[in-house]
Amino acid sequence: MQPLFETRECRKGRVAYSLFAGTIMAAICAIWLYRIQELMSGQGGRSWACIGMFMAELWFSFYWIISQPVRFKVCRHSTFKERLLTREDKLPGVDIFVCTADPVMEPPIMVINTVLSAMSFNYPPDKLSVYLSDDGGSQFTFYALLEASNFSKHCLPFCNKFIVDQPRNPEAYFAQVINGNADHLSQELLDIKKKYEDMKNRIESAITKGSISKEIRDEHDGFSEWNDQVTKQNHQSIVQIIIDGRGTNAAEKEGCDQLPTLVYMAREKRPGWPHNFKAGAMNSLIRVSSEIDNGSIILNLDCDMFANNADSIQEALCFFMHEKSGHEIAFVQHPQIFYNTTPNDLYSNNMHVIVQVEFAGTGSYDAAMYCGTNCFHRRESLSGRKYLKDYRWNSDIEAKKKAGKTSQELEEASKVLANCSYEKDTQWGTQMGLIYGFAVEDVVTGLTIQCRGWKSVFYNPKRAAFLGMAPTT
Ligand SMILES: O=c1ccn([C@@H]2O[C@H](COP(=O)(O)OP(=O)(O)O[C@H]3O[C@H](CO)[C@@H](O)[C@H](O)[C@H]3O)[C@@H](O)[C@H]2O)c(=O)[nH]1
Ligand SMILES: [Mn+2]
Repeated sequence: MQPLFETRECRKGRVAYSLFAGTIMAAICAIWLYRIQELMSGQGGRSWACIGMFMAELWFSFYWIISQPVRFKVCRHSTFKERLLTREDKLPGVDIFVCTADPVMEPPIMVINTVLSAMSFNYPPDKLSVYLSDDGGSQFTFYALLEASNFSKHCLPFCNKFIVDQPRNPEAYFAQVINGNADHLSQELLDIKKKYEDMKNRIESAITKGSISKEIRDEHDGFSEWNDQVTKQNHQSIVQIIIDGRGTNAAEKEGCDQLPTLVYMAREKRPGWPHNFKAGAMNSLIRVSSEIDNGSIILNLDCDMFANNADSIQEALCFFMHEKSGHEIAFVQHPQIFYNTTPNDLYSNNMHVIVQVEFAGTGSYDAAMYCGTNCFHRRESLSGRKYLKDYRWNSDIEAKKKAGKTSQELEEASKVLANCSYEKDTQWGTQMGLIYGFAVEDVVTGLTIQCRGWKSVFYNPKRAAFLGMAPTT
């Protein structure tokens, strides 16, 4: 079978870099010689200040030397997603996790733009589920997600019909298209834009008013979860399956295409129980999604990172489904690229050298770092499984648990999994799921997965797979 991806070593600039690296190495050797001579001569070189300087220089030398193999072996992957068509019957279920924590700092309208971009991936909707974890436990975020689910019935068919290579985040798409030539705007585009703007106004006016009207609350039972006692830090688990993607769903009944499953989750929060920030949210999502869909691939997106390429799932699968080495790969990390950087990227948000040299270089050794958002994971390795030589991926493992259960039954069963006490005396946060106790839970989790024998890929496609919003001050 033809391979699903290929890897090329980048040799551009190698000679210039070798010259540069040579001069640094010569300077390092000269410093060592100088320090050793000073130490031997018994003069000022033995003072604590000089010894301290020497230690710092040795540390730099060590860092510099071990970083050279990475910088001298920068590779780039390309994928052949058309070849996946021959393996289509085996496409795995994909669960997308979007995390948000605060409805003020992360406005619900931005969050649902990310959710909509994730729902509109070019992937069979019955194999795709999008989960929103709301650590803010906010009814406004829930309301915005309900609005997004209604809007998706119009927006997804529109995307499939008209949007080829633009972002499928409505806000970014309209900004890009409308800024172009307004004369060519079709009626469909104007209609969908109007629907989007009406939705945005409804959400923003509810937030400004600080309450959700009775008519809206009556439209969905889910609002009954919010009462006067519910605060951000003190509330029960809330799981609401807003769109149940099984079989014929509401959209199809209304004559639209089938939609992916859409779930809202706010894990339980109680004073005195550690919530472990994003790592805690992710672990609850792993469990809740395993009850509902159990897709064998998980994609995590921060709420300010939207999908910019509808084919990114297929591209990532080219690594996981690669016949020769796919079963060894635990995760495929994409870089964080920002669309709103200042001219010349003054604050270096896009971290060009780190992304294009260091991340790509570590990726060449099958050891890409896990950097939180924009990462596709194999569910098994993220959940704590060790890699064993005879491991082969069985994409049929998606349990058919949900078959025969109603949405309400699934919701009730999953709420328990998002309770504070669920993790007590378990290996969650130490051996299973994302690792707790670190500010950079992603990096530590990635290293833990690699220590269990798995490999990882850094994939930086020409067209950015995800785009985010960067701080510009
Ligand atoms: O209690 C929390 C705190 C944060 N988040 C979410 O986690 C994401 C990342 O948090 P943020 O404060 O924006 O951190 P950043 O420094 O911007 O994020 C980078 O660094 C983090 C820690 O290394 C990674 O988890 C992220 O994916 C990566 O983008 C956001 O979507 C938040 O909504 C939660 O869900 N619950
Ligand atoms: Mn962030």
